[in-house]
Amino acid sequence: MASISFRNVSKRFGDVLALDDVSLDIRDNAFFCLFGPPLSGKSTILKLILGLEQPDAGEILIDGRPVTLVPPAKRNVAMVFQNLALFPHMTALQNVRFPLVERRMDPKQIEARVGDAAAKLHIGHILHKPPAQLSGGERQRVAIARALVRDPVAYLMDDPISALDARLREETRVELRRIQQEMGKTLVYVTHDQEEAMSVADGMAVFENGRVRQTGTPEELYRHPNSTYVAGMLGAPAMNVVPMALARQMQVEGGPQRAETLGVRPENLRVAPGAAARITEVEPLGGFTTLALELQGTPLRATLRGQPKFTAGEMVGLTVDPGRAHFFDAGGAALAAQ
Ligand SMILES: Nc1ncnc2c1ncn2[C@@H]1O[C@H](COP(=O)(O)OP(=O)(O)OP(=O)(O)O)[C@@H](O)[C@H]1O
Repeated sequence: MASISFRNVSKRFGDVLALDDVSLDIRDNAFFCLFGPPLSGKSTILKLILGLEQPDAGEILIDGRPVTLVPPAKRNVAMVFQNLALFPHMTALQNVRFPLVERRMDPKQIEARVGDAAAKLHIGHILHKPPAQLSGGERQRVAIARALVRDPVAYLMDDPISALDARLREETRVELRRIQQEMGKTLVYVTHDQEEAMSVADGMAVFENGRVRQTGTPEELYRHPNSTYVAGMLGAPAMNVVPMALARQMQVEGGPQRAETLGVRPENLRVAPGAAARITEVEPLGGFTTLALELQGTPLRATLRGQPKFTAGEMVGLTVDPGRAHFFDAGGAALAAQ
């Protein structure tokens, strides 16, 4: 059981402000994703939770208690290292047992805990093998089991599946979600893959340059991004963000007074009869089709269901699904629609 909170935490490495006044609340038992581009401060959050680094300012709380003065070993938080961190000369079983043997735990208790972890992770049948004889996904599960036997209050993972190929990544993330729910433990998970974050997280924080730009559920952030930055980070193809001057061309009337740009997700852009925009590219992707369009020189993307019959060069009209227009001010901050 562990909730984890950051209160106005800053961390500097030399000239680099790795974290800038970060506040975060990760609730107990959450699958919480730290999401952002490289060097935005995600791994620094993990190091601070583990206690490998100390904040320069602010406070970190685990289950409501400040941990600044608590040494790493006493925090009982487990980092699940990537599969490379398994000992190659040991079998999977010896690897999983290792943290408990090191603590001189009673052998009977060790067997019970290892048996429990192996059952949860479905690795009983591969425990006799060394890591070299396991697939990437199996190694991953063994690495998780090794963390699991310690019975920590929370797990941390730093981009654990980025090295796997696309299909295995998809399988593994579904599995991680299942394991996390079964374990009933808080999992803090770093990723720079928006699809991964959206599919597994029940809470997430979007980072930019050491700052948290927004936190919430993936759905909240997708539907109500607070800025063009967050809007652009979630969703592929990315949200169309165009000058307000083009809003009328898409039948969007009004908008808040200070609005400088209009944002429309590709799936909320409707293609209608008309001659406002030119289709520049048609990309049929099976279940849906992506259109690249040009509206008065501005490129746009639309995602349509199925395989509608459009061809490059065709002129079309554009409308926006009612209630699905986003408006942003000159600084890129979201404005409430009027
Ligand atoms: N030990 C360190 N010494 C010096 N600079 C560091 C150290 N650790 C992190 N930094 C710097 O702090 C900033 C944030 O790094 P961090 O590793 O937290 O980013 P990240 O979002 O996890 O990036 P990535 O996705 O590439 O892992 C970067 O500019 C990085 O170079």
